[in-house]
Amino acid sequence: MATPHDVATEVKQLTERINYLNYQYYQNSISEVPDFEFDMMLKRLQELEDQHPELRQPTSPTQRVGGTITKNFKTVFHRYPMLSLSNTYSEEDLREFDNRVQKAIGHEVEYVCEQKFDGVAISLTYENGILVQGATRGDGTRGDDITNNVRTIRDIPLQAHGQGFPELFEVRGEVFLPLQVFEQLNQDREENGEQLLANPRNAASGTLKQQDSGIVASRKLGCFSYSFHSSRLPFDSHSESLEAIQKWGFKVSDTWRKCSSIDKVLEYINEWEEKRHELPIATDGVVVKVNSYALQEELGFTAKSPRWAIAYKYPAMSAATKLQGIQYQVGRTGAVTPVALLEPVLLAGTVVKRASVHNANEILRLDLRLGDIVFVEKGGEIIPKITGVDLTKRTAENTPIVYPTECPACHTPLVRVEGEAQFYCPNEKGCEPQILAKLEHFISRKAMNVDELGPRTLEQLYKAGFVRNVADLYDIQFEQLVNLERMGEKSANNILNSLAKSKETPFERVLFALGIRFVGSTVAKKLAEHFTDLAALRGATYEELIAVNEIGGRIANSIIEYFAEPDHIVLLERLQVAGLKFKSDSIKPEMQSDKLEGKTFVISGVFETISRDELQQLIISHGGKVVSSISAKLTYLVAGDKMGPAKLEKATKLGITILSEDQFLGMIQ
Ligand SMILES: NC(=O)c1ccc[n+]([C@@H]2O[C@H](COP(=O)([O-])OP(=O)(O)OC[C@H]3O[C@@H](n4cnc5c(N)ncnc54)[C@H](O)[C@@H]3O)[C@@H](O)[C@H]2O)c1
Ligand SMILES: [Zn+2]
Repeated sequence: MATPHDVATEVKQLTERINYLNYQYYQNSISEVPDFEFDMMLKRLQELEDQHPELRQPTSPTQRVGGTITKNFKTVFHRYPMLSLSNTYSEEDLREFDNRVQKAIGHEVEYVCEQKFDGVAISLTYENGILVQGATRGDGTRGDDITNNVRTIRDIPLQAHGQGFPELFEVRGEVFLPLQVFEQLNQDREENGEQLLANPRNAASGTLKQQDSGIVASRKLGCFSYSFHSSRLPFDSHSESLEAIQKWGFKVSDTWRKCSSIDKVLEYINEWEEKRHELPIATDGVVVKVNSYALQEELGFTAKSPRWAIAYKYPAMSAATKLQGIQYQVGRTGAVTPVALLEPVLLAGTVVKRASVHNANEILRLDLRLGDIVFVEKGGEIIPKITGVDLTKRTAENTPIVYPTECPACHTPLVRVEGEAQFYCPNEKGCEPQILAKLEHFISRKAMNVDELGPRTLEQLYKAGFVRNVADLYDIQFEQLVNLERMGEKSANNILNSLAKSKETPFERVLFALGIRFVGSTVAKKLAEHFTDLAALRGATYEELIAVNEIGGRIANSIIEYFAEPDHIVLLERLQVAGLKFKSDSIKPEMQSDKLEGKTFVISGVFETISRDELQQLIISHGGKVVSSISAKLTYLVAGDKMGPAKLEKATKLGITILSEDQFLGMIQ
């Protein structure tokens, strides 16, 4: 029997742990433990608090919705609190829920069953049928105003259709990332050497919190609406509301069903256990709601959730199998990723032979050993992952996994960047899989799109010693190609033409093709728009880089490191000579005056009233010239906020006139 002291400690530890996991989940969109584990911790805490109410901490997660608001968006108050749902994993609990409802109401009630979509809750406010606000759930009372992002979602009508809706109403729904989009997004990330998104829910929530609604629009989020709120309800039941909002233009999933009893509810749950995997979106259970509004009101709410609804969660799809080995793959950035090789096992309808382990930390955290019986789980994500080890099955023969200290391909000692989980092979110029992956990335469709050149030919060219880096591609000779095995004259010519054509690729895609770590296609586009040419990007300071929307310290450092490498500079010069575009094709602005004729400008830092691009356009349209580096011949340095100190010092030393934003604007008045 536990002493009171033990219980107090457990309550305290559970509270802290759950609060931390909530923070990670809602604030950072990270699931550190499987949902089931989280739910069991919360259930345990609830039980302990029920037995010892005096131990309930004021910050207990049993009393509050887990989310928080952020500083990045305007905070808005919800008219009706946005609550959580109590959840269960068993039929028994579900019957108990029904008993509680019947006891309170006095008779059997009708339920509505819906899929529990695994996305992010959203509240949509309409005034006179016009969408005026979209907000996240936040802490349940206050949420983030993300109206601009919400407006980019096609499933959400900007204006309600037809008539019959009250002057002021709110529709709630779940914003989600379709599985297909999620898969594509992760494929891109893998190509870019970026960390993969854990599941579609995290991806959807990360997307909704973007500051740039252009990015949100490009992600193709969907939204299923599932509830209606107003002080003047035009109907009596939840099912009528679903029919009505669908008519008004909201997207309602047609998977819902009215169930006349708890047995019918269980039928629905069983029916959908397998079928739900055919839906284009991830789901993790079924939401059961009392249909009648009057009865809902009678049942009321707890501090955290309605008493008239419950979520039934399907157990996670998992299987146990033997860990046969670990394979180490070298990606194009040199990152070495472990992949678990499993004894084939059937999991959610597919045979699984491999599972992702992410990185060395994960091997340590799970304490994986060769020959272990491991649990493999498949959630919303496509690639299954190892979630734990069956320690009861471990024998002395299960040997610890020794993470390699050298590259499996070229035997160079691996390095680890401080603070990062990943190990890298630094042999950029001699590690075959790394070089081939870089070349493949360079010619890929989203990069230079050299569609006639395939991975097999690349490998042949590499093995023959003709191509060692991307610049070599543009030096390939016809003779070199035709002499390759199984290569005809026609194909050789096609490849050369395709390479020549690739020189027309716009700057932003050339930048992406270079394969700078963390510079994926979206980031490359941002950088190309902002700096407009390679020289300016190369000269940019850390401060100037992070001043660009969406560019953080990690990306900035990677860019600076890239340009600091002399080999890269040689490579870039060769590519430039080959004729690749290192400048954005900007439309020449219309001339407004010749006030700045003969004057040269360097732009540095960020500005209050205009963007750097606008500033650049202004200089050109008034006859001036924008250059990227400070020299004695320079006329003016236009200095904004966060300008690099080195630039300032150089300009001062050379006696160059430094202009503030206001002073510059005054010049062209
Ligand atoms: N793994 C972790 O570290 C971790 C941490 C925190 C929370 N979680 C998970 O998150 C859950 C808690 O989150 P919660 O409080 O948002 O509760 P919940 O997600 O279990 O239920 C409430 C939410 O369900 C959603 N929903 C989906 N379909 C719906 C429908 N048809 N009708 C009504 N609502 C629908 C809504 O967004 C609503 O806000 C827990 O179950 C837990 O598993 C996990
Ligand atoms: Zn290597």
